[in-house]
Amino acid sequence: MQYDHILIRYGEMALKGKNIRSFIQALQENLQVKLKDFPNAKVKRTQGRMFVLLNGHEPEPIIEICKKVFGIHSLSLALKVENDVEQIKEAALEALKKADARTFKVAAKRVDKNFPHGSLEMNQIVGSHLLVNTEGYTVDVHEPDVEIKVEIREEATYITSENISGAGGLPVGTAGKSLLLLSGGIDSPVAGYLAMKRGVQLEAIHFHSPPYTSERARQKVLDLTKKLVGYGKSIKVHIVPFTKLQQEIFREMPDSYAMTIMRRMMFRIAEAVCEQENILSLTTGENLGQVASQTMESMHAINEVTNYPVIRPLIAMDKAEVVDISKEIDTYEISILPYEDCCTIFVPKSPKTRPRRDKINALEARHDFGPSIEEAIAGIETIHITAKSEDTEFEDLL
Ligand SMILES: Nc1ncnc2c1ncn2[C@@H]1O[C@H](COP(=O)(O)OP(=O)(O)OP(=O)(O)O)[C@@H](O)[C@H]1O
Repeated sequence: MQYDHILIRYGEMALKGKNIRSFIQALQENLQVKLKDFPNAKVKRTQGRMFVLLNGHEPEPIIEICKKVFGIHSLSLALKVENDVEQIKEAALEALKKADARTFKVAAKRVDKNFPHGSLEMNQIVGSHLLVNTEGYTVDVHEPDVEIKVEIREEATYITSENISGAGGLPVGTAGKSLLLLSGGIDSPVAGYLAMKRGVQLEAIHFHSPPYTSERARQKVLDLTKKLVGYGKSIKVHIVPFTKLQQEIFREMPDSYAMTIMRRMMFRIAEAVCEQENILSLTTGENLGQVASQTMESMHAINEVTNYPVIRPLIAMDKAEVVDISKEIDTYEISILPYEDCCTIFVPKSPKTRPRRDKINALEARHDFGPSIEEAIAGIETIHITAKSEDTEFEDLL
């Protein structure tokens, strides 16, 4: 008897009241799309459960994919049998033999009230069958090596042993769209990942300043996006040619305010992209107090130029926590590659840590940045990153 199903549990979603149907539908669709390289694998739903039918595929690579799909709380390989006591006993024995365990516990759950034996009775029936037909195993109801779960549902009975943790969160796409301001650094990819975890579908925008920033810096951002795509759907990346506007800011504005004004320009351009793409919010990797440009005053000054909600998932995190997540999602090694970013090459000597809105508005009124903003927007290049987009071999580039 081979494991032929993966049982999917979707914890938090059960709490979502009226939205539950659309959330489940989104999870099913996201999962099916992720499994497109496994043509026989089918995602099916029954009342309260979702399954991947393996139909002959090896389970391991499919489990690895399921572990990255938001909205899944946990998953298990399952044996499916009819609601028949003999079949259930045999399948449970098979599951126990496949597990690496010495002690076990049976946890039966009767959902189908037409089934003649209750949950407690089934624990005893199956438990004694396992003890009689094996050697060296004992029952431990408190801390067993393995818990053999027997779920008796209306359509069939599912037997599982190992419980594998899922990525949690909510299915991508159920919380609308946001435009991620994606630099090549450590923080913004983590911010994007956390937004996706709350069900947000992302597009990304990157400000690029050739020739001061290289082709490699740009490719780095595309490679970071590809890592994020692993957790959701394909992502459109909008690359903004930022050189001219940036030079103009540093030429026309006092050095100490240039950084804040540059950030305001980024928000203005990002908002224009949101309007074009029908996106309702921005997401950034900003974090209170990490660097001079991220004080409360600075955020107040930058935020003035947009009415769009700005999602800042990292706002209260320590750097170490952000680094841990970036390692977990495999963006860290790409982020630390030493390619220059547009913000790091035009670093003012003494940026204002407490910029004031009135002062900035007066400064910006002195020069018409309009034409350069329009030119930057007109020059945007949009690249579609999918799971199949090519990675860069960094060894070759270094
Ligand atoms: N070149 C860029 N293109 C797009 N967004 C950017 C760019 N530079 C900065 N940002 C956005 O502004 C945020 C703050 O940038 P800053 O350089 O101050 O912080 P950071 O903590 O170093 O962030 P990161 O690690 O993401 O670069 C970034 O997290 C990102 O969302």
